[in-house]
Amino acid sequence: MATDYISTRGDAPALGFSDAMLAGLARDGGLYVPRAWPQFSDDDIRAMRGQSYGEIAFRVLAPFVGDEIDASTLRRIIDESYATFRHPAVCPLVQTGPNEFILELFHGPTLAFKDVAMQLLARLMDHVLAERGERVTIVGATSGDTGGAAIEAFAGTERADVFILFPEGRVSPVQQRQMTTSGAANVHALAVKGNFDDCQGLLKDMFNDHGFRDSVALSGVNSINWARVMAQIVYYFTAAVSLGGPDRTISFTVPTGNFGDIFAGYAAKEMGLPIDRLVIATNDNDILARTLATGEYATREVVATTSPSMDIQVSSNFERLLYFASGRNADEIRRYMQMLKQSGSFTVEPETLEVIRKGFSAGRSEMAETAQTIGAVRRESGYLLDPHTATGVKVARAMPASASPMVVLSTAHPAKFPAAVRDASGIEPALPEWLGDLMKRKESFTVLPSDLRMLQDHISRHARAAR
Ligand SMILES: Cc1ncc(COP(=O)(O)O)c(C=O)c1O
Ligand SMILES: N[C@@H](CCOP(=O)(O)O)C(=O)O
Repeated sequence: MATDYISTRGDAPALGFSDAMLAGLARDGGLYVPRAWPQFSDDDIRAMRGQSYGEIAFRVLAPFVGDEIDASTLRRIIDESYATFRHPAVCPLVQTGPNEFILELFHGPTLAFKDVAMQLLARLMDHVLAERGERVTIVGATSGDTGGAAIEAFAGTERADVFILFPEGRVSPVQQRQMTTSGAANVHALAVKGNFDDCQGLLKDMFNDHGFRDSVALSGVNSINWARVMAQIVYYFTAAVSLGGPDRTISFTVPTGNFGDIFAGYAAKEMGLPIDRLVIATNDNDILARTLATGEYATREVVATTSPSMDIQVSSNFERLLYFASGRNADEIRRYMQMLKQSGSFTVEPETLEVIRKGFSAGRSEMAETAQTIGAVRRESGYLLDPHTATGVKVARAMPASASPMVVLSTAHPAKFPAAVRDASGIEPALPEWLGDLMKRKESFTVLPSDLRMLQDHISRHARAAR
């Protein structure tokens, strides 16, 4: 029996999988979550041993999709999505210490973990839109990687126009080029004068303006979209199974910003995967580490770091965790989100905080520590980390010793951040050959102020779905 999807704020209609995917954000401002978690027994998980990434993905994803997409179509979409990856295992594990493993999520077309979900999401959306004969306007906010992955996945599609808001001057040169050089007529890269939180705030304001939302058939591909998080659950299963799960527990450390990737780990655990700890690794923008320590979710100014994709203060998917940790208390969530909007902070209820602390640990890696970690790991094992993954390794190594293997999610290829990696290790990683001419391609983007009306006007004028 397939699940349906309900809003964390309790005031939007429950939707089936396809509608929740096309909606992105719920109409009450909340995030869609499954009403029930599909369950996998130890035997179900053991049966995944020796299976390909695509086979495991099908088993994990099918119960979320239900009968809205038939099994053979879903299987074909999964296979086509992961055929774009340059590693036969799709998301391979590499051992870097006696009990430490790196889960490489960067073998997709844009060299970041976002490809894992975005390649699938674009194909699922296209399938549903084609069946319905509809077209959408996708607006996304990015601190660097979501934008490139979305543009790569949706470029040239007939059924979607894509507008990506990125913070001007705050993404790496490689990330910027991945967004500004597609040349596709349905892609619009918008450099916003502000930081990522401004971009994400503008995006949410567009969704909450129902007149605008309906007039352009607005849809989203950030991790506010449940289908993004859903696709990311799969690699927790593949990694755990490769390391002996379910017959031993595994811990994961996740370089975290918007909390989508680590929330996928929480979902995997709720589905029956024996996960020991989920460790949140932050950079200098450490709102989540502070929240776990103090119970105060209090935003500060965003600091620009060498791991720019994690330069985030308003961590969208934390709302999903708060919802479950509060015992699915939508009133409590609405209260938190109202306080956040009014004053930039809220206090997590003690019972809710206790539930979060039972499953999660957190730590921060400052820029200098991240650089030291890149250098140290290179010297120890020859392995070259990107700065986001290095925050994860630094935080993982500070955790109390445990018998469970520690898997650090490697969220980006070091060549996306060559300057930071060179400064830390003396080695400047080169882009893979298929992206070799990226820095020579012609750029095209529009610079806009951080102003809702001006953005809406720009999007309405350029979106083919606009009425
Ligand atoms: C390279 C990289 N690492 C880590 C993160 C943080 O992931 P999440 O936002 O899912 O917490 C991001 C952005 O989302 C990213 O692009
Ligand atoms: N780090 C992200 C920020 C947006 O995250 P998302 O997972 O919600 O799309 C980025 O690279 O854009």
